[in-house]
Amino acid sequence: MNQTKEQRVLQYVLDNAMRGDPQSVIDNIDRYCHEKEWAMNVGDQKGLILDNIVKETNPSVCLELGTYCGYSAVRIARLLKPGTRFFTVEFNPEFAAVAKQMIEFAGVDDKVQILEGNTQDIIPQLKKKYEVDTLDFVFVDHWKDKYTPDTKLLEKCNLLRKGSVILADNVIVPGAPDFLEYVRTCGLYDCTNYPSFLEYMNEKDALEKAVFRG
Ligand SMILES: Oc1cc(-c2ccc(F)cc2)cc2cccnc12
Ligand SMILES: [Mg+2]
Repeated sequence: MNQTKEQRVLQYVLDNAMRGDPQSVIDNIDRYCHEKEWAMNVGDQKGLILDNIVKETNPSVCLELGTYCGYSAVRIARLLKPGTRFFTVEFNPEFAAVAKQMIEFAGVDDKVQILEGNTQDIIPQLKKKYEVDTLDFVFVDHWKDKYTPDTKLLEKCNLLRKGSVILADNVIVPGAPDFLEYVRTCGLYDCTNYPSFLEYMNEKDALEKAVFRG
C-alpha cells in the first residue's frame, strides 16, 4: 500500500530521530520538509516565534486546533511544565494516527491529549467532558475559514479569561483576513502581528497574537 506524505514524514523521523528527544523529532521533520517534501508544519522559523510566545505565556492549560503530523504539538509540549494539560484537535483520522505516533516517539504523550473530531463539536465539550475551566494558550492552525467561528465559539463557551493568548498561524498565507479583521476590531483583544515566512519557503507569512481583554 503506498504511503501518504504524512506517513513518509513519520517514517523519516522513526528512522533518523532519537526516541524520547522532542528536539530531534522537530529537527528531523524540518530537515525532511526542507530537503524532500514540503508539508504544512508551522516550521522552524515561525516555530521559534511560537516557542517564545509559549515561554512568555507559561501556560497551565493549552489547546491546539489542527494537529496535522504533531510537529507543533511536540514543539509546544517540550516547553510545558509538568502537570500542564494540552489538548490538540484533529479532524482527519489519518493525520491523527500519524500525530499520535509522532507524539509518542517524541516522548511527550504524557502531556498531550489528541482529540479526534470537529473543533465546533469538541470546543463545547472542553468544560464538562474534559474538565477545563479556562484556556491559557490556544494555537490556531487549522482551516482558515474556521479561525473566526472557532474564536467566537471559545468566547461563547467561556473558555477565555483576561490574558488568555490566542496565536494564529498563516494569517498571510493562505491568509485569514476575516480573523484579522475580527480580532483587531471587535474590542475584545490586544493584537500583535509577528511577520515571518511560510514554512520551508521564502514567501512571507505571519503569526497573529490576540490576547483576550476579559
Ligand atoms: O501552515 C499552513 C500552510 C498551508 C499552505 C498550503 C498551500 C500553500 F501553497 C501555502 C500554504 C496550509 C495550511 C493549512 C492548515 C494549517 N496550516 C497551513
Ligand atoms: Mg499552519
